[in-house]
Amino acid sequence: MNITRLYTMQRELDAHIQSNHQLQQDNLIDKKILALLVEIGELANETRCFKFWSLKPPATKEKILEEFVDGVHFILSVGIECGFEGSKLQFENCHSENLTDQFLSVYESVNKFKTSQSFKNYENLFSEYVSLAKLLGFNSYEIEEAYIQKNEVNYERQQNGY
Ligand SMILES: O=c1ccn([C@H]2C[C@H](O)[C@@H](COP(=O)(O)O)O2)c(=O)[nH]1
Repeated sequence: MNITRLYTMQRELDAHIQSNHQLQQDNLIDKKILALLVEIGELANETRCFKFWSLKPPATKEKILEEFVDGVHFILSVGIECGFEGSKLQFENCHSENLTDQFLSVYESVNKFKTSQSFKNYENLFSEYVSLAKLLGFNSYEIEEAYIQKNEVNYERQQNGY
């Protein structure tokens, strides 16, 4: 995954969105953290991994990947807000036995980061999210392609008064 390219694309998209909504001067970190938590919930919903009361199958791989990269957008965006864009990220392999445990670990890492917005906590949050991708069966090529596609959709939405 060419993370530098993704940060550059995210920075441009964020600047475009903020200028479109006259929010260039605002600190949006808390809203972005909440947006990330919401996206993680939407992703969990599509996998249906915790719905022991239901027989319905998960959404398609394509749909789940699309939800996954919404979260990637906000993780990159939060990193940019915190000035971590140029720092070298080292992802640790921290995946749990199952999706439910991994989703809970991701939530925990976001809350830890919310309390203390250090690079270490950011790196841990990103690592937990990347580990979730592994459990979901996504490789870095698929993630990068889906990110690029969704990034474009986000521009179109701004143009169409989303
Ligand atoms: O500052 C922002 C605000 C939104 N998004 C993107 C991330 C997600 O891909 C999408 C979320 O939009 P909803 O579909 O949840 O409204 O918007 C950004 O990249 N940067």
